[in-house]
Amino acid sequence: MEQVRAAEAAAMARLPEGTLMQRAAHGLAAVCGRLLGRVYGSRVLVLAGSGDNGGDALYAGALLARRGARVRALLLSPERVHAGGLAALRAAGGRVTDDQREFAAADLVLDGIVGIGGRGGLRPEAAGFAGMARRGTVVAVDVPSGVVAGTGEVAGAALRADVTVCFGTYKPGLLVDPGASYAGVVHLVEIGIELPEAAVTALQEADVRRLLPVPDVESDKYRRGVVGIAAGSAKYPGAAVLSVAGALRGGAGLIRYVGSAAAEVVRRFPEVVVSDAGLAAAGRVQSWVVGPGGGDGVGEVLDQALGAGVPVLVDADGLTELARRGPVAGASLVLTPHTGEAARLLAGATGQAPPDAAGLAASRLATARRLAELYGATVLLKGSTTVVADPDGRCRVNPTGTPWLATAGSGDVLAGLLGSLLAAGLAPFDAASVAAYLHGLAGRHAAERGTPITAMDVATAVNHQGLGELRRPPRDGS
Ligand SMILES: NC(=O)C1=CN([C@@H]2O[C@H](COP(=O)(O)OP(=O)(O)OC[C@H]3O[C@@H](n4cnc5c(N)ncnc54)[C@H](OP(=O)(O)O)[C@@H]3O)[C@@H](O)[C@H]2O)[C@@H](O)CC1
Ligand SMILES: Nc1ncnc2c1ncn2[C@@H]1O[C@H](COP(=O)(O)OP(=O)(O)O)[C@@H](O)[C@H]1O
Ligand SMILES: [K+]
Repeated sequence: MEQVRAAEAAAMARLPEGTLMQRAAHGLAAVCGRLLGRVYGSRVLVLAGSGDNGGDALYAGALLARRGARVRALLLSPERVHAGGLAALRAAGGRVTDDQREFAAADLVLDGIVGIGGRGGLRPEAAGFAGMARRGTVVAVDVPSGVVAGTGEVAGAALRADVTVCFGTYKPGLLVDPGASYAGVVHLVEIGIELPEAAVTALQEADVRRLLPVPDVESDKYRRGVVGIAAGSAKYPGAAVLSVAGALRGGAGLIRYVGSAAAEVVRRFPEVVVSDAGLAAAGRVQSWVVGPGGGDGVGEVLDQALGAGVPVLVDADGLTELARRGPVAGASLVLTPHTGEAARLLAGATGQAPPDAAGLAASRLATARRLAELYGATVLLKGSTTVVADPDGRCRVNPTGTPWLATAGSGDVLAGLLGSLLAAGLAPFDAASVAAYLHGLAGRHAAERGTPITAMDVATAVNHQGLGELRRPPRDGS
């Protein structure tokens, strides 16, 4: 959020005073007008905190009052309210109220309690609104009050919004759970600030198009990438089949499978080269995927993969083994933990007791970054919002996905897909973010009818027509 403040300060220095706030308020009022349909005669409540976030809300309230809305403002700290905003509201016919029943009576509530300047959990005078019954639409100004704009963490209570209108840039807290689940539909209002590349970004379709490998006339199966999959065990042969299914859809030219589920794999996918003589005898690969359904024998396999001199993706049982070893030097590593595995990895690296997995889920960016730093690895943290952190400090939030992906084996598909992109030569950070993007889209496609999906449905959907389009360069070459 420091970057947002710096960009706002730079823009403010160029522009007449109050310009940015006026742009924000006009954009906000326009969205509210569309949500209300008929502004004239509607009841609007402005919840105004003591900072500029409250100022935005009051100016927008004034604009709605000028269009005939009955606007009331509830001031959280009346003695420190944004004076210009309140004067504008009053001049437009709005009034101050201290009647909290307005909250439930309003057609639309503007949450201008606190924006990017929020510190700690909502204070008691504000927290009460979080649990209050409502009838109308709640519109968060810039960020739902109580959500930490920079991280998506929620310390205590937060106001749940139906719509969030944010200014200048999407704040990470609107994209990363748990914050994202408070934001509702997010609208961006451009206010004319120029931001440097953000510390947290999300891949757009055009980025995925640019990154996805497409074979050309020079290609052969080896140049397209050979991925080695060491997965599955007597207890979990299916994990081998599912990782291979994911890898086949990722675009590698050849897949080598090592492990005890070779017969199952070939029965399902005759194109796979299999070996049960161990990883060292498998032949050359450009990446290894180690761990899905790996069972007890995975430790030795992991050590061999780490010494193979190619990028190694470690998942599932492989992560449990890695946590036992702690950070290892020398290999290019991608780790794909869910929060339970992340807890074990943190414990393995710090020598402390594993932290509570729920707490890690509530601070996803911080968790992924910390693991990336501790292990010197690219970390893809799975769950309701997938985040990818690189040891160089970059972070991406995955914009696709669906809760239907929370089905047994879908993580195995992701591991194979990601391994395939690594073998094709994508840098670990790109491979992980593109894999999460495709996996999330495939999950959405498979779940289009709103009925449960299987992990194999997800693998199959990676190649559906719409996703195939991502591999066709656009005509304009962009
Ligand atoms: N800068 C610009 O050009 C533009 C900025 N814009 C807008 O300004 C917003 C940022 O405004 P800001 O910096 O004034 O901070 P803001 O979010 O209102 O919060 C500070 C106030 O909240 C209070 N407070 C803090 N924590 C709290 C808590 N837990 N629970 C309750 N209260 C809490 C804190 O009180 P204090 O700690 O001082 O007692 C202080 O008074 C930004 O999000 C966007 O909407 C747009 O207009 C575009 C142009
Ligand atoms: N609530 C959720 N919303 C969206 N995606 C989810 C949710 N829960 C899990 N996922 C996704 O489902 C997949 C599950 O992977 P994983 O936990 O490894 O399961 P498994 O080991 O059974 O394959 C991951 O891609 C994860 O990001
Ligand atoms: K707010």
